[in-house]
Amino acid sequence: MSLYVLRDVQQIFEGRTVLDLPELVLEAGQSYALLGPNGSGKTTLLHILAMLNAPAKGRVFYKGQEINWKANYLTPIRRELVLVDQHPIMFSTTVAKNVEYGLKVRRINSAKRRQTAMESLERVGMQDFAHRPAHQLSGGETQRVAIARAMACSPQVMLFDEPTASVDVENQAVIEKIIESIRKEREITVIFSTHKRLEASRLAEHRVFLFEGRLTGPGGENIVPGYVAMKDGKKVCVVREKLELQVESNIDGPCRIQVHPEKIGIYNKDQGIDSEQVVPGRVLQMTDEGGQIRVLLDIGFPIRSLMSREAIARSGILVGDEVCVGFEAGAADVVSR
Ligand SMILES: Nc1ncnc2c1ncn2[C@@H]1O[C@H](COP(=O)(O)OP(=O)(O)OP(=O)(O)O)[C@@H](O)[C@H]1O
Repeated sequence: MSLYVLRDVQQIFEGRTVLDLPELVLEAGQSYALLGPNGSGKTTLLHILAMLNAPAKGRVFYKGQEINWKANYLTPIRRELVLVDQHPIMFSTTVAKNVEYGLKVRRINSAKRRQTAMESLERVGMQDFAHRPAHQLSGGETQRVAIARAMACSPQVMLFDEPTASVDVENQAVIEKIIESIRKEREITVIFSTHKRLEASRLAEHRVFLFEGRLTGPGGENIVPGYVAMKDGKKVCVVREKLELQVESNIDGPCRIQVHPEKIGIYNKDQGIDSEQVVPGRVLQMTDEGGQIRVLLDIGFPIRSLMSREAIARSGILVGDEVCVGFEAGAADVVSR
């Protein structure tokens, strides 16, 4: 059973869709990096995964149970999840009391609280700061104490919002080591957002790429440079002066788009074609992928189509043929600037 399953989840702020995830599945005991530029929806997604905000639309399943977003129902689940904010807020008391806070809420007795808090502080190398006022800590130290505070609650899932974004280089390395050690325990699922691809590869088994609230590939198939502009009241992306594909995007100007192979059809010149746009091309290669044929095409630049074996057989197309290449509506998504 998967830890999280999100289906058709959308978050909408002030009428704007900032997150749009047809499906996202996250497994227990794994580590995930959420990657994407500013405003791509990483924090919004973390807040849903931490059960702090309900999505505007869609369904969220946690350990196979659908979340109904009522406070009473959420309380026990929220105790399994902790989110460490990018700018954690400390109470104006000692470091140790801050770390004990979550345990106090859970009505753990004071001796046990103190012991757990000290153990957690030791794990982040902040035990010598236990009796200092939390407000005197630097940004990096605050982040470490916030991690200790989260760990003290023995969560099953730890979520971090840009854990190393606002800290100095030294603390950055320390925090990465702490996350690494949490990850190695394997019982805890770690999900963190970051801008840093290297950090993501160092710390996470899986990477989830977001752009404008949508999931995108890491550098997947058919990613080509283009230029987004308005045309006849619609947003189109012009690709190498050969293609003009309609896109849904908030950005204008240069970008990279992904053209989905299953939305590219190839036809011989006598076939009727029902596509948004058709360009001439030539078949360079065909590879059988268990019932589906991946076709490498030259349309002035290389692009790959994925078609059923039946459709290829029907068209009678062979390698080397001059063909018509059709792009269905929704064939392209902007994936980065
Ligand atoms: N409460 C809110 N009200 C209105 N808009 C919001 C709200 N929270 C987030 N947004 C918008 O939603 C979009 C996604 O924001 P989010 O903070 O999730 O992105 P992010 O990837 O975490 O960015 P960053 O890397 O800058 O933290 C942004 O355009 C942001 O302005």
